Amino acid sequence: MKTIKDDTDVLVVLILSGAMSLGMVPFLIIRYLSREWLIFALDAGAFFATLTLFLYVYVTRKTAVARWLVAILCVVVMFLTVHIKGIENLMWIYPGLAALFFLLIPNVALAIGSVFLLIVTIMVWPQVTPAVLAQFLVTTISLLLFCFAFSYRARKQQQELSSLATVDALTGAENRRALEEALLSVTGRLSRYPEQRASVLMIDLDEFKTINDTFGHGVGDAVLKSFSETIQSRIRASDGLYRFGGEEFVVIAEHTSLKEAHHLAETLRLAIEQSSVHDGVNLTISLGVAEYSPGESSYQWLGRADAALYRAKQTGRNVSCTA
Ligand SMILES: Nc1nc2c(ncn2[C@@H]2O[C@H](COP(=O)(O)OP(=O)(O)OP(=O)(O)O)[C@@H](O)[C@H]2O)c(=O)[nH]1
Repeated sequence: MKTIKDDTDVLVVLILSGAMSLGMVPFLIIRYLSREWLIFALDAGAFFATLTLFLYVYVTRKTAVARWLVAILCVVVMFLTVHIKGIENLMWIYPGLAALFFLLIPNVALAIGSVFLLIVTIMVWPQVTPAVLAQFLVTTISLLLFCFAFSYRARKQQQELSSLATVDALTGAENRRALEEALLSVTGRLSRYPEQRASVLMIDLDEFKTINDTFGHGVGDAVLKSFSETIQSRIRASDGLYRFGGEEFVVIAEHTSLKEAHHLAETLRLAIEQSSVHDGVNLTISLGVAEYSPGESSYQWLGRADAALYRAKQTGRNVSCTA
């Protein structure tokens, strides 16, 4: 499933690579007319590289590698601009440094920007007066720090928003939206690599209505929270626990066959049976387990686990059944 961040990443790379290649055109013409062949060749190389990146991202919408390549191009173009065209072109460094923070994570952008600044400072040191050098350093270092603070805050906010959108506030398990995304991603991968396996466990708390009715909703909520903590402490970090709705949960166990998933289901069932969540509450769960069958949709996969769960309930609860 596409996120707002994915869209923004694509837009940033398209704008930067597009602006860089378009911005090269007048310089290419000037270098050609003035027959400065070395600089013309360098500009032409940068033009084709940025244009290729632009077209690649436009067609594939993939940015993981392209962001790094555009960042590297930015650094190379900034360096060559100052090195070949002289220190009167120092101001090109400012947009280049800012662009790094749109392309890379804040710490990496700060590290690369700082190393680059150090190299440029050593390079221009003998050619400028101490006053100009001091101005250059104060303004570029301020720019780096402001960009770092801004992009660090934006990244934190984006992580918090993403957690709010995908985590169930009561239990800390991931929510239905995250489950749908995860199922799409797993079934997509399994259809590309049919030799890989994955299973889902559909879990339902037994007689939960009775717990609510007897002890009140506050205790019911505490039971849900404690259930989620127990399950999360028993599954692998790569397995996800998702709240499907109410007192129904799903575990996606990747690289797990039906037999292994059934073993996991029994481990979870016993862990919950033995846990003490509240005085007088003897919590048990029923589980339905299904391994992914090549070709089926995530909806069909979950449907088979749900049918197995239904059988577990019919069998008398506190049981796990396989599809
Ligand atoms: N406290 C609390 N209760 C919830 C929450 N979400 C759903 N429930 C309750 O969960 C109960 C589910 O009841 P049922 O669907 O009858 O299932 P059950 O009592 O567990 O019975 P079986 O599934 O057949 O074992 C309902 O009473 C819901 O109100 C929640 O977030 N907090």
